[in-house]
Amino acid sequence: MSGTSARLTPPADAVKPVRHPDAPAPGELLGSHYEHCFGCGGGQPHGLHLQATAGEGVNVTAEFTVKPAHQGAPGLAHGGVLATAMDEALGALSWLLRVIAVTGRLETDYVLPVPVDTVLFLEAEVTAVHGRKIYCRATGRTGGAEGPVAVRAEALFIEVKVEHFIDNGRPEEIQAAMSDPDQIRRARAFEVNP
Ligand SMILES: CCCCCCCCCC(=O)SCCNC(=O)CCNC(=O)[C@H](O)C(C)(C)COP(=O)(O)OP(=O)(O)OC[C@H]1O[C@@H](n2cnc3c(N)ncnc32)[C@H](O)[C@@H]1OP(=O)(O)O
Repeated sequence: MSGTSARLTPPADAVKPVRHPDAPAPGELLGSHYEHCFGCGGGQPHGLHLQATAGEGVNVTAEFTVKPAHQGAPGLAHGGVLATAMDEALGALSWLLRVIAVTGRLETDYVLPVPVDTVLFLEAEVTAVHGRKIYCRATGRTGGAEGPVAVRAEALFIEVKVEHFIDNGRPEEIQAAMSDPDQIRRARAFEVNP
């Protein structure tokens, strides 16, 4: 049983997404956008450590292994953690559009329970773009990339400027990030898109 809210339905004049000419090549590992990101950073011991790979279109694949720290019910993944995995995979689509975007809306269908130690095979794609609004969807499958769908999500990401983070983030982390040349390089990479 699933349904999509009207706010996740692209308007009639939305356009097809365009893979940026400087997007990472298909098969390229995208890497973490921020060391302390709960979704993809290596600096979060209980984080998801999601590693996404660029697809051939405006899509990515990723794998997420459910760890004991990710439980909700005994031996099963917490639904919020699974939503985080979907959010992170969807967020990684920004690399292919080369824009900075944040989640505005995320709807998740939980189709099957996901036990600890499961490897969730994630696939996310942009379906349409309308101005700053990026419409996208993702699936998480068990048992392999062609396995049964355990989680499904649709989302609307909104393009923002880097000031979104500078103006709203806690000063300690912002200052640390701004003094990290790698972090600046990653942020600049997204500023080329007019
Ligand atoms: C390589 C990088 C990888 C990054 C991976 C990150 C993965 C994780 C991603 C996240 O989890 S990001 C963190 C969670 N999200 C947030 O914290 C965002 C908090 N919300 C905001 O900061 C603002 O609400 C937001 C920037 C999303 C929008 O505010 P704005 O003032 O910039 O835009 P505005 O409100 O004018 O809305 C612009 C358009 O988007 C629409 N919109 C905004 N929020 C919406 C919403 N929630 N649902 C539906 N539509 C929405 C809005 O209706 C409007 O449509 P129209 O242009 O057609 O008028």
